[in-house]
Amino acid sequence: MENQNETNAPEKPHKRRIRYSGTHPKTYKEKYKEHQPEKYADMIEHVIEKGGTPAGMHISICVKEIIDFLQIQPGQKGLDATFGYGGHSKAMLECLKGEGHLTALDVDPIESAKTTERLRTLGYGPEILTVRLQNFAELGKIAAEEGPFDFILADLGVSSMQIDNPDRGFSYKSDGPLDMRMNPQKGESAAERLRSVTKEELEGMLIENSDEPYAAQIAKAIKNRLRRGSIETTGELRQVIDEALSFISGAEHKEAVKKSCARVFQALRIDVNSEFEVLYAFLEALPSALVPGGRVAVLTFHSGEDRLVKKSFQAMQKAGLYEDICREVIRPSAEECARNSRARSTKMRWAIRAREFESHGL
Ligand SMILES: C[S@@+](CC[C@H](N)C(=O)[O-])C[C@H]1O[C@@H](n2cnc3c(N)ncnc32)[C@H](O)[C@@H]1O
Repeated sequence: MENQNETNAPEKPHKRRIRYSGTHPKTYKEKYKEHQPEKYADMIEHVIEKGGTPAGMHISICVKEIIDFLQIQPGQKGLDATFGYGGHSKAMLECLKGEGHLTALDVDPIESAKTTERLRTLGYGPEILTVRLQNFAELGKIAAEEGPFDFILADLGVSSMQIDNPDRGFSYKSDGPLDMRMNPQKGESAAERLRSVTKEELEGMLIENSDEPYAAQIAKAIKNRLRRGSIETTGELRQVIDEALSFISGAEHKEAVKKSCARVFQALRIDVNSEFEVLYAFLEALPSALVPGGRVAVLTFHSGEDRLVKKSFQAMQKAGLYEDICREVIRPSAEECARNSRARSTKMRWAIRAREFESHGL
C-alpha cells in the first residue's frame, strides 16, 4: 500500500555536505560551520581558544581599555565610526543600558548589513542604534545631523571578515580577484589602480604607504607584466612579487617574498581606499564633533596611521582643542595578543575635548 504521508509530503531538496579534501576544511568557504556561529558555538569557541579568528567573524581588540577610557553613561550619545562585526558597538551599547543612542558607520555594504541584522536580533532596535553606510571622512556632516557626541571610537583598517574572504581580494594568502575595495560598489579596484598608475607613482605609493624596501624592483616588475599581460588576481600579484625578488636566493627568498607581499598588499589597500586622506578628514573634524569633555579613542594598525593620529592629537592639544591626550600609546595586553594574533600590531590613542573652544571653521 502506498504511504500517503510520503507521497503528499513536499519534496525536500537534498542538501549535500560541503565537500573538502582531508579531514578539516581549509578554505574560507569550506569552513561552513564557522560561518554559522549560532549553530556551532562549540566549534567557534575552540577556534578562538586556539588563537584563531573563525571565518566570517572579527574579534574586537582592546575592548576593556576602550570601555574603561570612554566612561560611557546611560543617556549619552556615541559614534562607532567603524562598525565592522559590531563587537565594540555591542560593548558600548551595553554601557548605555537602553538609554541614549549609538550611531555606527561603515563603508562596507556587505558586512554592515549582516552586522546590523545580528545586532537587531540581539534587541538593539533603531531607537538605540542607527547604522549609516557612510565614510567617516564625513564626520563633520554626520555630527551636524546626529551629534555632537559624548564618545567616539574609530577602529581603523579592515575587518577579519574582509581580509579572510578571498572574494574581497585583500590577502595574498588566498587566491581571488584583486579588488581590495571596502565598498566594492565604489571606486577603482586594486587591479584597475595598478593599470592606471605610472611606475614612478607605484614606487612612491609602496614607499609612502608601507616603507617597501624593494619598491623600485617590484614597481618595475608590475608595470612590465602589465605591458605584456594582466594582473587580475591576488595570486598573480603574489607571483610577480616573487619573480621581482628572484635576486634574493636560498632560504631568505621565501621570507622576503612573504614580507614584501604583506607590505605591497597593505600599500595598495591604503591607496585604493584613500585611507590617509579619509583619516585626515576625520581627525580634522573630530573636536567639533565632540561635546565639551567628550572622549575619542582610535585604534591603529600600522605606523603611518599611528603617526597621523599622534600628530593631530598633539597639534590640537597645543591649539587648545583637546584638554588632554594620552602621553604613551596603549597596547593590548600580552594575554590578548596570545589569544588574538591580529592584536599584535594594535596601538590605541585617546583624546578629551576641551571644555571651551571656538570652533573657527573646524
Ligand atoms: C577593524 S574593522 C572594525 C571592527 C569593529 N570595531 C568590531 O568590533 O567588529 C574596520 C571597519 O571599518 C570600516 N571602515 C574602514 N574605513 C572606513 C571609513 N573611512 N569609513 C567608514 N568605515 C570604514 C571597514 O569596512 C571595517 O568594517
